[in-house]
Amino acid sequence: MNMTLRWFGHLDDSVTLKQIKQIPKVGGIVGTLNDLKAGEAWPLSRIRALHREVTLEGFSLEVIESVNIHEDIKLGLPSRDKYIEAYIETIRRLASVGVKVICYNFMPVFDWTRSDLAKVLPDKSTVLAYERAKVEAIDPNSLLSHLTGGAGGFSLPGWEPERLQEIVPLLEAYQHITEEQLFLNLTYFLEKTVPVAAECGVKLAIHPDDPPWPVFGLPRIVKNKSDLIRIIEAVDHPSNSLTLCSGSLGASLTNDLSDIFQTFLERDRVAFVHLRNIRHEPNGDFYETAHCDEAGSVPMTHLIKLLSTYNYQGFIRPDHGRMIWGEKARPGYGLYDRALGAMYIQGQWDSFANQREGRSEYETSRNA
Ligand SMILES: O=C(O)[C@@H](O)[C@@H](O)[C@H](O)[C@H](O)CO
Ligand SMILES: [Fe+2]
Repeated sequence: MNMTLRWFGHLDDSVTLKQIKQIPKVGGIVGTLNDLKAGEAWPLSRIRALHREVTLEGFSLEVIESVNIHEDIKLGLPSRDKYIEAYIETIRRLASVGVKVICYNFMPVFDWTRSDLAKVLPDKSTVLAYERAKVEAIDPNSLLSHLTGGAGGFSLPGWEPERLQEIVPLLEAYQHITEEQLFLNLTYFLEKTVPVAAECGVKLAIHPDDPPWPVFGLPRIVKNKSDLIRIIEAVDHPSNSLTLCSGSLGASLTNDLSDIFQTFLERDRVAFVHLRNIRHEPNGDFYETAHCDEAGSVPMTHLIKLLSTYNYQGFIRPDHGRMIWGEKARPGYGLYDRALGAMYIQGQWDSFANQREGRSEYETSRNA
């Protein structure tokens, strides 16, 4: 298992690489070029500069999240081919600096959706939350300003302000796209990109929809185990891989996370893992919590044990954390709680590894 942390770049993140360096065991940065528009090939000079910056601090840059997919690809428009060509160019350029995993999503129009970016928990930490009734009452046309208003001045992934004008015609364009059509459009994209990724040693790792059900009437096709099976079988190659995100998949009460993790670890189609805990309300709403078991509804220890059992060799990162200790940061992406999350996950991993390798007595005696 390779522990990583997501970093949005020195212009767009309150957290510095030097701070991340002080978290034990984080060896890699999950990088991005957040300012680039979906559809354009990432300039090699920018990729190299990011690589230089990250490796100078002693990290690897082997995971990129996200290379966003142009809406024309998701809509299956004739113009998709030129955007797919640009995507392929980006894959090749990222591979040239040693990138191994590209995480992306196939959600129409919006990335993750929440009704509240700073729900206050009893201990006064704040978290992202989802109330179905609130989301259903929001006019999608005003959603972006609603969210950026509460985002402390940072842009949110997938919610760049310049996309605001595009939202109305886009929502209209999706009226005619069924889940089946969207799946065919994903397959078309994978048929073109997976062979190139395979050739350059990259795994494409699709991220589940967040939340994993239709929002604003838009189709969703990465919601559950059967969707994931269908996707990996659409182009049956290890480079067509998955990001398993416990917080996204776990938001649906009908998803059995244990079964999902086991199924895809067994098939060796997990390239990247996001571990985040959430707590369900009795009505199915949810809010994010600290990473430990007791804080939420996700069986974190059990999932880490599964990763250990399968001797998971891929990348992992703590996903969204709470905002604690007065930190001001991009919602979900503060330093402190993600650092605690990384240590919780790593501690469990080490302990399972000791058990697996029969080292527990030796370790105990060393500490005595
Ligand atoms: O919840 C998050 O912040 C991330 O897990 C997603 O935004 C993820 O980066 C994208 O959906 C992947 O493209
Ligand atoms: Fe995630």
